[in-house]
Amino acid sequence: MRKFTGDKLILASHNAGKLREISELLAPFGITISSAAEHGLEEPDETEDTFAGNARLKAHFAAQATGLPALSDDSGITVEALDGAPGVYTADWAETPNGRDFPMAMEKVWTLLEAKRALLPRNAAFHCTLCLAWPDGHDEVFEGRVDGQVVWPMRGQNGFGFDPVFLPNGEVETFGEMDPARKHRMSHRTDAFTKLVQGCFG
Ligand SMILES: O=P(O)(O)OP(=O)(O)OP(=O)(O)OC[C@H]1O[C@@H](n2cnc3c(O)ncnc32)[C@H](O)[C@@H]1O
Ligand SMILES: [Mg+2]
Repeated sequence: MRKFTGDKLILASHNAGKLREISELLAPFGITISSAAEHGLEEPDETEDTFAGNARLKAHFAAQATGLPALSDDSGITVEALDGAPGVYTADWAETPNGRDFPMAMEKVWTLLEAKRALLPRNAAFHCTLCLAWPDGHDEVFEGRVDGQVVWPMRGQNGFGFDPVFLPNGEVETFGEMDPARKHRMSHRTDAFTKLVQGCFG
């Protein structure tokens, strides 16, 4: 496993919610971070059908373009009664001609579950795959998850994406209602990040 020894890191994501969370997780490490957008990078097409595949694609794209190590995050929600959908396509389910509409995507998930008369609880998991890639083509990949259920109606204004309908196991608040610090204690992103720290920052 390769250690991260530099002092600069590109965050290869265009998602403001992820950038906020990953910046908070990286804060103790004294690394100078900058986002893909600050480097004027385009969003590469996410053509792979796995979280790891798309995470690698995004991290290598940014590392090659900038000559600096890059950290990407590919994530999404899998719903058991929908055979794992939307999964890798979580962001795609929110696409409209006028940009992403997550309330619409969450409603689509709930409508499909209702149509199937899916049993309660409607088990789901958030997944996060982090990829740290270096400009010489080397990479390290870490996967995290948190289990819970999809609930309806949407609850809370915190977080981003599918947070208002995700109730983690053993909790009473959705990720959308939860204080961000509490989400950090249990999230799929934190799970993957802990493994990244053990592997590359230890
Ligand atoms: O690819 P980048 O630029 O990083 O940003 P993205 O938003 O397109 O990200 P993904 O391709 O990984 O799509 C994953 C989607 O899953 C959702 N998602 C991921 N993590 C989440 C979290 O912690 N809370 C709520 N939704 C999340 C979120 O809406 C994302 O848009
Ligand atoms: Mg994306």
